[in-house]
Amino acid sequence: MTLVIGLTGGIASGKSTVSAMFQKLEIPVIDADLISREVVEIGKPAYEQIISSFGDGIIQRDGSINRELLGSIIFKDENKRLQLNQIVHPAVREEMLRQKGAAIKNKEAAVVLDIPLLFESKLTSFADVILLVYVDEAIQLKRLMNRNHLSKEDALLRIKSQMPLKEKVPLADAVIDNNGTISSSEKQLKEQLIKWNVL
Ligand SMILES: Nc1ncnc2c1ncn2[C@@H]1O[C@H](COP(=O)(O)OP(=O)(O)OP(=O)(O)O)[C@@H](O)[C@H]1O
Repeated sequence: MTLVIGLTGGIASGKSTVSAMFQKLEIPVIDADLISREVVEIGKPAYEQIISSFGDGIIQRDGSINRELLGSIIFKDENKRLQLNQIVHPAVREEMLRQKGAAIKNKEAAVVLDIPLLFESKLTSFADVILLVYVDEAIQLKRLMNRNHLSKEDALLRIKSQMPLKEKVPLADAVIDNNGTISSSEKQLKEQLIKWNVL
């Protein structure tokens, strides 16, 4: 039986860091962010649909969709955001399920669904268990400011626009406390995977 692990966190909580640990353990990771970029590439079904809805203005010189422009359009317009989600989300879901099916067919011990906004996107039913990467807000703020070279105000705005990590803790099956060192988080991950009979 392949254990399907939903991996989530909040902005700069350390999800990518933990995702890399899974890859090091040779556990396949399905990356929702990566897939959401791939499904809008030239020639993919979502590509044409987005241009029909948003117009030629979002096409760049090389023919690809200007994701930054799209981002700023939907940031200001809730209807447009819903419209884009209606195109992109089903395509992402379909591809994630395809890759998940391939991992199960391959008899992998586990497969990771790396989904930043797992709870918000209501995709929890795709996973057997949910693993949350948690940090306290003060550390989250410090790491986000350092990583993205943001002022305290800008970093706080981004953190506050998401569901607080504290509220995600009771919704998860297991939590990695990433307030400490990377090796402490790696140790916690391995212990959890042993409990789940994956290692
Ligand atoms: N335990 C740790 N100790 C010190 N720095 C860490 C630790 N874990 C992660 N970091 C650093 O904190 C920043 C955020 O981590 P990471 O990019 O893994 O978060 P994320 O949850 O994937 O973020 P996002 O979803 O915003 O991309 C990175 O610069 C990373 O190197």
